[in-house]
Amino acid sequence: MKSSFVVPTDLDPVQRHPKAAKAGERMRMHNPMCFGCGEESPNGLRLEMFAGEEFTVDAAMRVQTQFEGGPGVIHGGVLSTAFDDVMGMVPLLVGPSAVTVHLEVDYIKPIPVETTLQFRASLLGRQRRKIYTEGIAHYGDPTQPVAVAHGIFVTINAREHFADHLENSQLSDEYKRRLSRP
Ligand SMILES: CCCCCCCC(=O)SCCNC(=O)CCNC(=O)[C@H](O)C(C)(C)COP(=O)(O)OP(=O)(O)OC[C@H]1O[C@@H](n2cnc3c(N)ncnc32)[C@H](O)[C@@H]1OP(=O)(O)O
Repeated sequence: MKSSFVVPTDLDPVQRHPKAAKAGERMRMHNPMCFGCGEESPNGLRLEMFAGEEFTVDAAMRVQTQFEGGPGVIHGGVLSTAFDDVMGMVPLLVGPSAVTVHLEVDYIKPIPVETTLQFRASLLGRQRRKIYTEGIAHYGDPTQPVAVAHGIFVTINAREHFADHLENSQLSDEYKRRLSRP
């Protein structure tokens, strides 16, 4: 497997955030309308995320027939979407929300529809606002990954970052009010 992803060597120390989900606990959705994990997203993936030991996040995804790309196998974009969202939960174990600035995926084996993919995302390190992560997907044997992803997420002040876009969201008015409170 080839990857150009480079994690800096001068990383900052990290600690689990005191309010982060404990190992084994389900993590809260960052947005109910999120295409990846939102419970209210009408056609979303509805991934359920679980905090793991140390700085890891686990999720499973049934590869539905509607996720087909090549005949009988998953669409690469659906897979990268799932990786983005699972890896995007890792920053919440150490601090505030973060958004993707870089995402790359190594597709190793075709992934048949009607299988269940298991994802594990891990923290590789933090440098200032940048959170370096890795994601691994398999469907049965964790030692035989079928895809591996790497991503950089940058921490944000969510209220400020989304302020100009909230009006376009399908979130309920109550939720929007909560997000726009100073
Ligand atoms: C809320 C939780 C959601 C989680 C799950 C879903 C994840 C998503 O899909 S998010 C949606 C897709 N992503 C986005 O829309 C983000 C769009 N980008 C932005 O808004 C801006 O680039 C933003 C706010 C992230 C950063 O901008 P800004 O605050 O000006 O910071 P900036 O100084 O440019 O970058 C911060 C650091 O990141 C680095 N950086 C920025 N972009 C990249 C990149 N593409 N690759 C590598 N490093 C980068 C910068 O070099 C800088 O590093 P350093 O500390 O070494 O100087």
